[in-house]
Amino acid sequence: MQQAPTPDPAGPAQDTVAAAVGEEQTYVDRVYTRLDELRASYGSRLAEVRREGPSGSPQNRSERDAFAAHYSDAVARLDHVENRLVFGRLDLRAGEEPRYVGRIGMSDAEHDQLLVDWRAPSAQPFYQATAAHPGDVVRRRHLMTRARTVVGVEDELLDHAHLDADVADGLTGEGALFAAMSAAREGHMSDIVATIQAEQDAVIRSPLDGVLVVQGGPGTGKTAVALHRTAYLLYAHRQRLERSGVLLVGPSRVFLRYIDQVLPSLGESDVVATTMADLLPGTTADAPEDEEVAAVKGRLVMADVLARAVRGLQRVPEQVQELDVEGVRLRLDPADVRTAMGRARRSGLPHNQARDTFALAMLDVLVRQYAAARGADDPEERPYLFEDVRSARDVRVAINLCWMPTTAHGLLERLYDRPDLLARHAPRLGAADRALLARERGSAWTVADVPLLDELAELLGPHQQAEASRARSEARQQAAEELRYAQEAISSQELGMGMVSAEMLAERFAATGPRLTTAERASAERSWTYGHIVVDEAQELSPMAWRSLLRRCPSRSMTVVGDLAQRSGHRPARSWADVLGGAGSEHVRESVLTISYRTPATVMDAATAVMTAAGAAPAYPVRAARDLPGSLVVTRAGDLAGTAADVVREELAALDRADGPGRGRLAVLAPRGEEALVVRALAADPALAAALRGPDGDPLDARVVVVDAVAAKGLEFDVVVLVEPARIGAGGHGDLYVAMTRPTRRLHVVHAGDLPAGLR
Ligand SMILES: Nc1ncnc2c1ncn2[C@@H]1O[C@H](COP(=O)(O)OP(=O)(O)OP(=O)(O)O)[C@@H](O)[C@H]1O
Repeated sequence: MQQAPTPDPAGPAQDTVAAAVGEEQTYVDRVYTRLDELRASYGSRLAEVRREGPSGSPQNRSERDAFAAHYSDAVARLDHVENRLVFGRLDLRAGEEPRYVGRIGMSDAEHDQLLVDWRAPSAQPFYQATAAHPGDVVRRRHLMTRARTVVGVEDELLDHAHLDADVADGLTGEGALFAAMSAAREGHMSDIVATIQAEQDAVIRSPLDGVLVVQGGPGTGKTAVALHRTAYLLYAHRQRLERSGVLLVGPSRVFLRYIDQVLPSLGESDVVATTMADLLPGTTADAPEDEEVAAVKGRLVMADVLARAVRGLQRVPEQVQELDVEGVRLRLDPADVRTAMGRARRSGLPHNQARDTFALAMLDVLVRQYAAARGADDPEERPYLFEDVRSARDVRVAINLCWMPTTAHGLLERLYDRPDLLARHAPRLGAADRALLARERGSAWTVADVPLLDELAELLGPHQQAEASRARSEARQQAAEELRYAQEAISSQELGMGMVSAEMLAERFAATGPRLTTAERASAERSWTYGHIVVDEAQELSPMAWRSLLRRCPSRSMTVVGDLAQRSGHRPARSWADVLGGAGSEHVRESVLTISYRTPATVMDAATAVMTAAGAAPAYPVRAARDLPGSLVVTRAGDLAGTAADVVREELAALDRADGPGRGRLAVLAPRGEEALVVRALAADPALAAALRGPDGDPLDARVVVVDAVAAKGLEFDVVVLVEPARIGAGGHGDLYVAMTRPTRRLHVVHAGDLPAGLR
């Protein structure tokens, strides 16, 4: 049995602890028994619905699908909360029954409450009560469980007689908190629901409306808080958010996979998680790009450039043109074009849709001329005349030249590829900035292109022809996919027996159609608007990126978390108002997180000293919750990569000794472009090569990863081997600050050149 340290100053006797553990085990058993009952009940209802099979009217089928989806979601939700289901108990004044706090709310068969959902108002004292402000709480107990067994309890007595320095200092549940901070890291982030600290809880439960900016140094729990806040908001404002959904924007796909188990473990999964690069359905934007180019693309002036470029697709001819329709000469008069254009613009529709109004107005003028020339005044003839004019080649070309339909991708490619066009539409951009934007057609898209494509998509609206051809190709892909799935189903379940062909089965799948959740529908639609948006590593977003996000959130309800000091590149941001662009003019409130739960104090202080020496002292200093002996080591190398490999070998052996063989994770953080050198040196040793690969090739599951500082953003590792920090710092102080603050236990610096000032 494990006993966590307790701040109860009396220091409980071992038999008191054993009795408490025994008492809690009885209660925890009751809760798990109830969990099993609920799971079995939903499971059998699901099996029943499935047994009924696919017959019945379409309405019956759709109701059955809805029930099946509901039951299987309920089973999945109960599965996800299995681990550490019960973690807290509050003993209250006035002889009330103790209140147990857990991942979800639960009642027994008689409707008596067994467990309070951590998000419910009645659970809040578990996170907020302090000795100075105990409210009704006389004792807070943290329950430590492994699988379904209680392995320890930790009590805090919340009355003035026991006021102690640490509790007064703001940390609650120190034993449980320190155990969580010291645990070896897996490849995925864990939730912190059992040990949320008061300053974090205040952010999590902050009201839904407005833009909440959460500034916090490295390891202060911004990501954890953002995710717990998401779960809290979905709980507290379910009706408002269920239909519109919540969008979570993270810095990279690896990061999204790193956090992807947190929300399900909090009982929530219907959230759209994306990166800025993946914001536009159907667009891949992963090409690398120079910081300078991205900075130009991110400036607000680009919105003006794009609006002008779209306007430039609407052109009035300089003189009258003659058009041939079935041998009749018609006149395209600039004055008529101007009038039709005014009408189309007044419609307020996006360019491609307003084109219909323009074309109809032009056709009206031309059909009248045509009718007069043909001497046809019978109204019944009009549809035929209209068709003659509409389908005439000259007319189609002329209307297109005046009001050219186009796609966002096509127009942006033209702007980049044609300096004359860009110069015409970007008078407020200097020649040097315009030159930075130049590139050939067909170049891969970058993340900074995404907000520009989004802006254009908004201004242009869908392009019918392009949409139709995309829909056709998607339909072809889907049909092929269904056929392949049907073939697999037949062969794996021996369903065929000559009676069912794969084609028949595929048709069946297509007819039933998938039932999409809000999150699935939202992520497929560019113009979906969300009830709330959460942005992590928000210091990286450009003003144009904020525009794209604001467009998706008409209610302006956002949680924005980040750290100004961790901003990449050479353009530091002085304030959040600087970073937020258009989002800064909304109703903004700022919270600051001040304690780092990741990085030992020695490492945190070294990172701060390096920043300060570089003239970029963090505006929001951070206090580390703990220190560890030997948490900062510096090794001078002759052969940089070879020494890095030796250090990795040593550090892995140390982790093996501390946590057991194969446990604990390590990252080698190298200057950008030098990762391959290090990987080669590591891979020369078969044991290290295996540690680099991971079980199925996913870097998140590998024990050792080699990446640059930018790719490590938001992630953490037990040990970080930092290769040549001065060169990492040359890419931007923020990147070096990020790199130095990733370890939970030790930062091992390996350098051949000079160390950065502050670390020497
Ligand atoms: N209240 C807490 N209890 C236990 N662990 C915590 C708590 N708060 C944060 N942590 C842990 O501290 C680590 C850092 O948290 P997180 O990644 O959310 O910080 P961050 O502020 O987003 O960091 P960064 O800015 O460096 O990306 C994580 O392992 C997280 O689980």
